[in-house]
Amino acid sequence: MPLNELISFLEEHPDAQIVMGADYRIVAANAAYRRHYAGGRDVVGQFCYAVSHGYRQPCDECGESCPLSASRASGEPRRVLHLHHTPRGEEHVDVELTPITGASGRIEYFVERMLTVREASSFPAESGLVGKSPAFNRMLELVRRVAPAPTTALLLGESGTGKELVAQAIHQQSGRGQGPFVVVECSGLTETLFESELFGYEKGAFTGATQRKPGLVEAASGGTLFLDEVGDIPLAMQVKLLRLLETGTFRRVGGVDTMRSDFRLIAATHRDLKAMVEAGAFRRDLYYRLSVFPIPLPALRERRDDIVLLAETLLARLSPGRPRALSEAAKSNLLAWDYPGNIRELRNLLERALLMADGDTLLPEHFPRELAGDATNGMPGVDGIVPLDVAERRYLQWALAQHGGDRKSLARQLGISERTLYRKLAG
Ligand SMILES: Nc1ncnc2c1ncn2[C@@H]1O[C@H](COP(=O)(O)OP(=O)(O)OP(=O)(O)O)[C@@H](O)[C@H]1O
Repeated sequence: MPLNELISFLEEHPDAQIVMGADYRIVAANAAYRRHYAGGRDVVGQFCYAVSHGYRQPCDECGESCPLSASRASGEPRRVLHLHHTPRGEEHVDVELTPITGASGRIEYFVERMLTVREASSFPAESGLVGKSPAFNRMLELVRRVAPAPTTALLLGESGTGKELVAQAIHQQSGRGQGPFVVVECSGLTETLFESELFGYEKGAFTGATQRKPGLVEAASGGTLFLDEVGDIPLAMQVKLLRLLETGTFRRVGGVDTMRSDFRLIAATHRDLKAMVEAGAFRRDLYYRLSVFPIPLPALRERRDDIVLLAETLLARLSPGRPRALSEAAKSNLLAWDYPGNIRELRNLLERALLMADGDTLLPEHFPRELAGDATNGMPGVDGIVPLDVAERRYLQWALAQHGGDRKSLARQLGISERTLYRKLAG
């Protein structure tokens, strides 16, 4: 298609689109692009990386993936998630680039289609996912890819990394967003409880079953079933779950009828399921059924660029109607902390600080002392000069927190026995 025909074809397209040459220069921008992203600027003739990112060089020379250079190399379309400058500030944008081959058989132009991602925000928002670090964006890209498909997603991440919130985001983007989102907390459920919770029961199925009760699988029909801590499902129940996933059918406890439920499955765990399979603690067939599309969720210490953004977001959510700020010193203490409990730990620290502060600004003194110690150049957990045994104890308490309270793993890293560690901590 000649260039002028391509441009007039795209002009009234509802999605924002631009046409670029192989030299990254924008050749044309359609009406939707001009409305959403240009903010009155004339972008024709400018480089795409300058307009979208304010960069002086292409994205891949600035540490980001560049769809244009990837597409030029492969001749294939390319889709990535980028943070773009827009008239509204930085926004997550789903970018899809298609190469256009000319009569010569060579790629002559690229069409870039842009969709603003509404499920995540790069500035404090009242609800939903917040983040802008590269690790967060990589995760969001996977979320965007899997959401519209019926595929099972497996969220892998430490406790408190936001697995439930990510599952909700997938549900909302899935086309089942108007349907139910049903959470099953699998840890701590005994075999019998698991079965009756999941599949429901008939009247008289067991003592106390005074009336029929539908299960969570039934409740999720038309929507999404979120199995949290799927690694904690008892072995004997794993086979029942597998049958449900393979056939879409189940039977209530005490029932004879085979029932059907139409749900999309999202599972999550902080465990290494593969290692559990090797150890015989998790069924291999169920593992393969669940791990079609794994999404690793970064720990908070792997997305430090998001700490202040998340802290400000959580503060606004925890204290609606009364704006609270973090002092610069409090921010730098929060930035230096390692968060073994991830975002949940950050949230707890802020909740406590809100109770400790009488004014509108949260200061280092409103947070636990270990946090301040971590930001100094001295020994973490210890501020100032104190007797050696006190310093050792405080340091060990700090170090123990880094290991999520796991004495065994801390002792191993310190090269001492668990008993010695115990003694030193006891003082
Ligand atoms: N990207 C995010 N933006 C804003 N808040 C977040 C984000 N991720 C997590 N949170 C908040 O952090 C807290 C912990 O998140 P969530 O309960 O989803 O974690 P989890 O990984 O499911 O934890 P667990 O494994 O212990 O169940 C919640 O208060 C949640 O709202």
